[in-house]
Amino acid sequence: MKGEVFVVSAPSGAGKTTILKRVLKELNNVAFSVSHTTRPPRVGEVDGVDYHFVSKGEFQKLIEKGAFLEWAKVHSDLYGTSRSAVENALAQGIDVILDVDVQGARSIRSSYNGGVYVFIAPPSMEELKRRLEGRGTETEESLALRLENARRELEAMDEYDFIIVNDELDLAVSYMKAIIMSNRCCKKRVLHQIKKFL
Ligand SMILES: Nc1nc2c(ncn2[C@@H]2O[C@H](COP(=O)(O)OP(=O)(O)O)[C@@H](O)[C@H]2O)c(=O)[nH]1
Ligand SMILES: Nc1ncnc2c1ncn2[C@@H]1O[C@H](COP(=O)(O)OP(=O)(O)O)[C@@H](O)[C@H]1O
Repeated sequence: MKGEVFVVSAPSGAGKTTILKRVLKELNNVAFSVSHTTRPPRVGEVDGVDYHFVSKGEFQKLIEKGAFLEWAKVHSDLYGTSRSAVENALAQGIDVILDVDVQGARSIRSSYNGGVYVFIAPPSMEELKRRLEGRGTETEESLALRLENARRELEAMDEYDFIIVNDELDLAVSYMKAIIMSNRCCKKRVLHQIKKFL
């Protein structure tokens, strides 16, 4: 059975990375698509694990080679999804999680036939601000830009199949796992397998 693509978006600080790290640890046969970015690494981030950290020049070369399934400017940096990494995982029957912004989700929706689209929302704007400040990764300027962009991202929520409100973390993790697990027995995905022995 071919793997499925799970496209996950959220405003910065909603808890997407925290949820996805837990899901990847707790579920089998699911991989994270490690994006390329021109953003500098944060303390604790590992090259090749959290992102492939590249220069603007290297990113531009990858665009020219057609290496990206999609890419976009988000906040003030460039981010792109590697086409080959996603295709290889899917061909091996592994589900792939794409952590992309709303522009990335739109590009994938328009070019890829399929995919499950999940939006992670914060319980409130006040809590989003608290989480971003608490994470301690942003300057005053980058915090303001992320909060401004958060409003626009929240307006795109309707475009997604599922919305998880990340209030209680354990519950949000369970919902994300349930979405992936239930898709594995989705009729459209397994019917052709059953038909083989009918
Ligand atoms: N379009 C697109 N967006 C991405 C990609 N990788 C990450 N992003 C998005 O870029 C935004 C910024 O991510 P990041 O710098 O890790 O900051 P954070 O959201 O504050 O943790 C988030 O909305 C991510 O979903 C990608 O490959 N393509
Ligand atoms: N349900 C939650 N309740 C309280 N704090 C949370 C919750 N989920 C995540 N956080 C915290 O909020 C901050 C932002 O989470 P993070 O996963 O980095 O967000 P994102 O990847 O969406 O930008 C982190 O400090 C994280 O520990």
